Amino acid sequence: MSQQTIAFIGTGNMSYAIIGGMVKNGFAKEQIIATNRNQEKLAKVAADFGVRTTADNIEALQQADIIVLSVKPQMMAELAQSFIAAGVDFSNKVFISVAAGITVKRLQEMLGHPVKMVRCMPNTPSLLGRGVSGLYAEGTSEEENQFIEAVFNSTGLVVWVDKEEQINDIIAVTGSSPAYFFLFMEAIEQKAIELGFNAEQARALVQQTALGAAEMALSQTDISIAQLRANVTSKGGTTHAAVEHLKANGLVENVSGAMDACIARAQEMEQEI
Ligand SMILES: NC(=O)C1=CN([C@@H]2O[C@H](COP(=O)(O)OP(=O)(O)OC[C@H]3O[C@@H](n4cnc5c(N)ncnc54)[C@H](OP(=O)(O)O)[C@@H]3O)[C@@H](O)[C@H]2O)C=CC1
Ligand SMILES: O=C(O)[C@@H]1CCC=N1
Repeated sequence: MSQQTIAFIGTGNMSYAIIGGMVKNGFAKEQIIATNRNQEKLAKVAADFGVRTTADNIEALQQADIIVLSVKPQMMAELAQSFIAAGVDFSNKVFISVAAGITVKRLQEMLGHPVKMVRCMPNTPSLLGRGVSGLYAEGTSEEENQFIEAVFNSTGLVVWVDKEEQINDIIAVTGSSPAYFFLFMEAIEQKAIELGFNAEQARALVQQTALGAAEMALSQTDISIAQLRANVTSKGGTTHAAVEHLKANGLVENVSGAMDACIARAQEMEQEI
């Protein structure tokens, strides 16, 4: 299983991050094929990671044992149709879909076969080996699951879920959530600029603080995140004033509502696509 070839069909933001994580963590470049209809994106992934690239999805489909479907959800049906039209026997290959909002059943319908299918919900910090991937499998063997787990372990933390609908929860908790943190960072950066720091300073200040806070949480798992926050918050002090303002203006409820909206959108997409 370790010599398997893995093809990424539609190498955009997400596949670029996974391939980067794999290569930096010891997967052989020769084992990885990246496709895209955009030559510039292919040139970048080849230059950055040295993996095999092609604009021909069918060539990649033929050569690979494991096919990662990584186009936007709305483009998946057309892609699957092109696989069927090419007349390649892919019934024994293992497919991994990273697409949000398309069920295994629907993917199998699109491909016209009950193929072995893994749903994976990764996130972009995979590029740095700091990703989280939720995995759900149907029809795969233990050996295949172990290989797929090793692929995503090379990009960060892996969690298997027993029920497919939990993939939507993973989207809300880890797939989409880097964007929530970035939004928070953007807001602090913007305010720092308004306070008179230049753009370079504002960026440096916010990224260093976010990194420091994340590293404190990572390195002190015996201390709850709430306690880490309390440790910054002097009684009657400045942080207390800021945190109380955030709470009074519904930050906690807002985050919860945002995550519900994320899950609801994934469920809606399951009906649309
Ligand atoms: N970005 C994220 O944080 C996450 C994304 N995902 C999932 O990953 C998938 C990809 O998302 P993302 O990487 O952000 O999207 P991107 O648009 O960045 O990547 C998809 C790439 O595939 C190309 N493409 C589209 N159709 C074809 C085709 N038929 N053949 C070859 N290449 C094609 C696109 O080209 P073009 O640029 O010309 O459109 C694009 O470059 C989605 O299904 C999304 O749900 C999952 C978890 C996190
Ligand atoms: O926004 C999206 O739909 C994708 C899935 C998770 C992150 N990006």
